[in-house]
Amino acid sequence: MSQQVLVGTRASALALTQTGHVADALAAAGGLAVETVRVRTEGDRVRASLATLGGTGVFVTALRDALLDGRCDVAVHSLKDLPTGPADGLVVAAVPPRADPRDALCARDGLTLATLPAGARVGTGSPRRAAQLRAARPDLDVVDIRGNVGTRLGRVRGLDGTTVATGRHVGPQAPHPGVATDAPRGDLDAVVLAAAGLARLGRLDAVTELFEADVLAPAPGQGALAVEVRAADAADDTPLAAALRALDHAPTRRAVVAERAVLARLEAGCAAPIGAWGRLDATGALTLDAVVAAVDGSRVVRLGTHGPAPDDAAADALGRRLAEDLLAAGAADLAPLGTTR
Ligand SMILES: NCc1[nH]cc(CCC(=O)O)c1CC(=O)O
Repeated sequence: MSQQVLVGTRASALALTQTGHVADALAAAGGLAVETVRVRTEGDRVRASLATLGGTGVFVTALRDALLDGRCDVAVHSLKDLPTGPADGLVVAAVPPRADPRDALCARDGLTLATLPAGARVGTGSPRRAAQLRAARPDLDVVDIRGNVGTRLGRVRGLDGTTVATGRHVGPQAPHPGVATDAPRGDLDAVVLAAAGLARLGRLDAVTELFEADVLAPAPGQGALAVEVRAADAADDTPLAAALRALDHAPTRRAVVAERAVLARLEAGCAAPIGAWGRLDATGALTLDAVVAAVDGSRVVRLGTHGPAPDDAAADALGRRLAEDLLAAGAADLAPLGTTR
């Protein structure tokens, strides 16, 4: 008889696709009867801006509770939403191969960061994105927005399904499932979203520019998933434990360990204006770029490092050293570090 496995997920379209991929991969490993169960999180319930929600873990706590009390056996998180601290009784048993970690501009009329007109309204709920956008283009009007990917895209004029000239709807206007219908539509010139989320939802068509880390460094862990289970289940000699080991991708894990070490050493969470991007080359060397920015964009500290990272501990040490260098360069004067746990 195959082992029964309940995979918990948030109910957003993005979470459902991400969980679907993991559930399929676990099922393909064999010996598992995989089912998904939906869990509502504080991040879905509360409409306040991400900046005011502040603390880490708004998207994560409910899934962890569901794991701990047995409503599910596996939780799939966006790694960038996962607090850096360990969770009692739980382990990240697999980090699957990463998607594109970059942020993407989704603008009307094919506009890019360089060609957006002065004063253009650009939506993001992320202090990290807002800070780097303002640093690159101080004239932009950065607008704080919330909502899932479909809702955010719908706020961009020309991407909202209305014609620019008349504002009249073209074609049937049934929004994608889960898109809030009360949000304003077409009131922005652009939004910034993770390329990985857009790719998973089949909306890369909306992307007008992909940002390299020297312009808009991604969030630590962006584009990667974390597959979390009860610690005992990862250690077991079971079909589930074997499937999780097969799903884990060591180069991705090592890169995100380094990125998250920067965040941990700076005592910051996923709502802090901090970016980090690590990648491993074929020789096992890790290149790591990081940024700390003042949210108003007035000051930015960018630093990079490169070194051997034969294992996760070495990657963690590399990330912590880069964080020390950021602190030495004045990072603590820019951002409210040590307050966003
Ligand atoms: N904070 C929400 C969130 N968490 C993960 C992603 C995208 C997917 C990923 O980074 O893996 C998003 C949406 C976004 O930032 O555009």
